[in-house]
Amino acid sequence: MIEVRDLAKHYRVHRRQPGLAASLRSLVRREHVTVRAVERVSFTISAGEVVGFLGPNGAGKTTTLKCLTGLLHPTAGAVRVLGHTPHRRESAFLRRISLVMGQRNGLFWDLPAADAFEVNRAVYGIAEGPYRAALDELVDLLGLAELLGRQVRVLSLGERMRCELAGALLHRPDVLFLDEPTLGLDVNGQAAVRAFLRDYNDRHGATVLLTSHYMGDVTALARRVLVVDRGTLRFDGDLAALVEAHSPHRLVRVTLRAPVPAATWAGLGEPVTVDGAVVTLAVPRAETAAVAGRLLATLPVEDVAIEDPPIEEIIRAVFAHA
Ligand SMILES: Nc1ncnc2c1ncn2[C@@H]1O[C@H](COP(=O)(O)OP(=O)(O)OP(=O)(O)O)[C@@H](O)[C@H]1O
Repeated sequence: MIEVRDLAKHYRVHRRQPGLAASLRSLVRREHVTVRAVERVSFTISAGEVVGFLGPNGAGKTTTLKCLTGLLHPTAGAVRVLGHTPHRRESAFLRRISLVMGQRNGLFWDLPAADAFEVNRAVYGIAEGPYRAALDELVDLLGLAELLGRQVRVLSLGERMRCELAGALLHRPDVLFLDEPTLGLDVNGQAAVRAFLRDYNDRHGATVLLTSHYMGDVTALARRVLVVDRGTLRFDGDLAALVEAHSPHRLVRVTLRAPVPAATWAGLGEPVTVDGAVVTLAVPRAETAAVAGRLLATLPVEDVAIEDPPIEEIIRAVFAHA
């Protein structure tokens, strides 16, 4: 479905030193540097998979998505999506994919949403029947009924994002590339987009590659993650395996009926936070069940909860090892 082999994308950029003299000099003698945005990245994604694409700012995520959608011509390597070479931008390819970028507008700004959708219908040449069916479904799933008559430019960010998703899915793409689809949305907006994407994928089984800085998006939608840093792939596998490999500890949060002396925790775990009678211990992963059992047996426990450290922390650990 998606095959990427040794993908590289380098940008040649003009380097300018600060200052007027340097600016004048650069008019006659230009200095260039090569930015290796993506360097020998390989992965394959099967039909119907939802994959999270993670990495810090500037890691090369957007550049990779642009190579996969044909907006950029790779410097080296081979990319195949649905059997097509993306940068050829064949219409048979473009009709089967969609790219949604959280920070860009895909819909006509000055038109009411319903008319902006009509433009997409014309662009993709969608027949009346399938168009109606797709639109009705998307209006229902995304709660767009009240927004259809409003100009795209007056919509709130969350409303516009829901319309962007509808516009991108009217032609029922088989592969969906999402670049920060919840960027800037409040908690409710993020939840609505996540719920929609999950629901939509259950119904249609689209293949999805998703970048996001909100780990909630990734944990809610993707089982598998690709982690990139400075243009190279650092991890490709299950999110659960990533957590296990890079977080030797789990957090055991114990709520007691009354506070206990600090010495109590010796041999059980490392107290991370102590808030009166609520204590969070970092406990080696393999010992969590035994420690929870000892806590329950020996202390006046009201509640015990076991969880993994926040995924942000785990990703930081991946980069620290890299
Ligand atoms: N058109 C361009 N010309 C020159 N350099 C570029 C261009 N586009 C991106 N870069 C550089 O390539 C690198 C990778 O950028 P890219 O946008 O792919 O990262 P990203 O992982 O998507 O980051 P973010 O999370 O901040 O969106 C960065 O160093 C960036 O400055």
